[in-house]
Amino acid sequence: MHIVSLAGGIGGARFLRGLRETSPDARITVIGNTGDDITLFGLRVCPDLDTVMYTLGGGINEEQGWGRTKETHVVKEELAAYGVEPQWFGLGDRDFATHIVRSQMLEAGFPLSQITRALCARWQPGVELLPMSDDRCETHVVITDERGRRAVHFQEWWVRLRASVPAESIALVGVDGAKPAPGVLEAIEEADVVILPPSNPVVSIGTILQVPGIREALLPKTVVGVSPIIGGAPVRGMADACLTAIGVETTAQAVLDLYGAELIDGWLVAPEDSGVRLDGVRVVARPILMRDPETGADVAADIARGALDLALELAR
Ligand SMILES: O=c1nc2n(C[C@H](O)[C@H](O)[C@H](O)CO)c3cc(O)ccc3cc-2c(=O)[nH]1
Repeated sequence: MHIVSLAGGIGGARFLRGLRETSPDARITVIGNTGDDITLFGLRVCPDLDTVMYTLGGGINEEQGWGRTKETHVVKEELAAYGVEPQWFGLGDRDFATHIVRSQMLEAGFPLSQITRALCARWQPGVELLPMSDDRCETHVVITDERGRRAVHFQEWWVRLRASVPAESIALVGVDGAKPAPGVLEAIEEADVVILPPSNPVVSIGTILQVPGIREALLPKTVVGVSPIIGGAPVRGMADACLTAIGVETTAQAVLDLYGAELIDGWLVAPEDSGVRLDGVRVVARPILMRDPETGADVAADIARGALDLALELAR
């Protein structure tokens, strides 16, 4: 069985760990969001690809959800001592090594897809991790602050401002000329089912779907999504700020409507959202929180199993 999944950062990575656990014999191809990527300190940072790679490869800082476990921050402190900006973005020493390797390879002319494969050779995530595109596209956010109306990189809005300033619009700069990375369309074409984890529907899944050709390739496939919204609030992160920016309500219904029945065949929602409906979509209500609210145990594999079972049933 070949499963394709589109993924953002923390939530997507934890879901994928569950998916791999629940279907150890399946071939899993992950198409990762690269709209969050940024060049800092002369290095190319790909937060979502790294979060998936470290989470599935056993190197993630579990509490934080991003960056490396057993991390130290000597380089960050030294850069700060020189007054180097930005100081609001924290790269740890171990993580720096990943960025040095990636940036060296980019400088030598390798495409991001090949570099990602080289990095994954160390981490062995147990899935094939592909960037959505080898072409550089970056998410920028228009805000108005004390410096007036301006566009800032997504990371500045997300990390420095904690999405506290309303996003007036969100744009994926460079997407018009971007092509899916090698292997992306082929993986979708060959997939038995496609699963959308509860990643951010605007700046993670929505970004991947904007790469010309990806959404179109998914339309004939059986696609099952897990709602990133439970009872009117994001499962994690600040998805509500992103949805508001594009004029979409923070509800499981509105996110399903945004993706549309053309794309989605099955939609997992939490029991409190059991009233969600869309013609042509099978909606299943069941617990979808990846951590058990009582014990705190990781139950991502149960949710991934629920999504996969629904997809396999609909694909028949
Ligand atoms: O909130 C933060 N998130 C950080 N993140 C997470 C990241 O900015 C976002 O959560 C994602 O881009 C959204 O998916 C990092 C991710 C990396 O791969 C590497 C470094 C960072 C650094 C930070 C940070 O300093 N603060």
